Amino acid sequence: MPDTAARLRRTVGAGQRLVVKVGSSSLTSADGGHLDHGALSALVDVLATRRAQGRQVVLVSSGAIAAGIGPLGLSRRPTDLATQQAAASVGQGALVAAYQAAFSAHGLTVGQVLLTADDVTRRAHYTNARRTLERLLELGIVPIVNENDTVATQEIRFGDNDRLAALVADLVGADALVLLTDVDSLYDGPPSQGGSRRVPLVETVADLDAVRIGGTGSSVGSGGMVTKVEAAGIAGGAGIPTLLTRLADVSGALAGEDRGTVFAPAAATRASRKRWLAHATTARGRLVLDAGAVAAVTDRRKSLLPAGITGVEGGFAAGDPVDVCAPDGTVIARGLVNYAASELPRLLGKSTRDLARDLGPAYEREVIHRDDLVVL
Ligand SMILES: Nc1ncnc2c1ncn2[C@@H]1O[C@H](COP(=O)(O)OP(=O)(O)O)[C@@H](O)[C@H]1O
Ligand SMILES: N[C@@H](CCC(=O)OP(=O)(O)O)C(=O)O
Repeated sequence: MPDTAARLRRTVGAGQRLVVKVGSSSLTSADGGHLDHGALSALVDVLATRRAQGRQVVLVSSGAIAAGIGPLGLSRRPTDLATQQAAASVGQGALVAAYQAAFSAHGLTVGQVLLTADDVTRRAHYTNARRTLERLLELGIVPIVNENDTVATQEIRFGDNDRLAALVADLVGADALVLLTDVDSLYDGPPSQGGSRRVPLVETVADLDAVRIGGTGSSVGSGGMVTKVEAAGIAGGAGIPTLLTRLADVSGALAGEDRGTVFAPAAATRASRKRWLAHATTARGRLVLDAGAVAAVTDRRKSLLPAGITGVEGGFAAGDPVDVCAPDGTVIARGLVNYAASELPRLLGKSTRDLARDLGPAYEREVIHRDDLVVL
């Protein structure tokens, strides 16, 4: 319904605290190797206007790798991790220096925040990152967040910043997430294919059934529309609406004009800890269950006990996130496991009472407590 889109756009525009994510493709020159200073200062103008209205913004900016391509004398975005990290190391400095100059022209100060996936997956780090961002906002600073590309390894990196932006929006309790890219909105098919129509509103996931979502359309972007739609889903699960559009249209959209795509927040949200578990963690292994345990975990929301586990994969430690799978291997839940992978095989198929009797009271504990388990 068009009214819903207009109402949601007004909600986003009226938000006191926005997380705004800008992609590499919006910040780099057509050859993809240099920062587009005109685009960067146009973005800063929009954000500075919000700050002048007394509102807060957290900027999640990609572009470090793209900004490092030219200075390193490369002809295109590197594909190997080591050169990407070198490019990010060179480019991140250039990126933040450019933001610093552009924001200071508006009398604003920026603070660089580089996060790894671990910083939003390990609970203690997560709380610490939240405290830092809160304090920066209290002090009137514009935090500029990016992934800490120079230290992130292939297995643990986010790679694109869309999911990171959604997690940051949840972390700081943003009123809305704004994703800025090089297309004006979501289309019902990749815009390069022609004939695709604009999708102004995504109210529920069912609205996406008729949408063909593709990868990146540029030589510098990484996630394409897939990761943006996922990010909108993560933000929506935290009760946060998302506006997706391009830089040229964002002021209009925030003022309520019919631009871009708005994604409605989910009607029911999970508790923060469960959201964190579902979206911010990377599984370090898998537990395969029998059919009875699948029903206990999914339908009756019980804790997972050793008796219902038939297989253990991976080299996880106690406390690590693991995927919980049905007998056919489908992932049905994620949880924080109470035992290391090496401890589990001898416990499988046994009741907690037998384990406590044979091995001692420490073995009476669940494999995953229901509070540490989120059904997907
Ligand atoms: N259904 C779709 N609607 C809009 N854009 C799409 C769609 N499917 C794929 N895309 C592509 O996604 C691109 C944006 O993603 P990406 O290049 O990763 O940008 P960014 O650098 O902003 O993260 C668009 O340029 C477009 O070519
Ligand atoms: N952290 C990386 C982000 C990589 C990237 O291309 O992301 P995006 O343009 O948002 O798809 C960088 O700053 O280059």
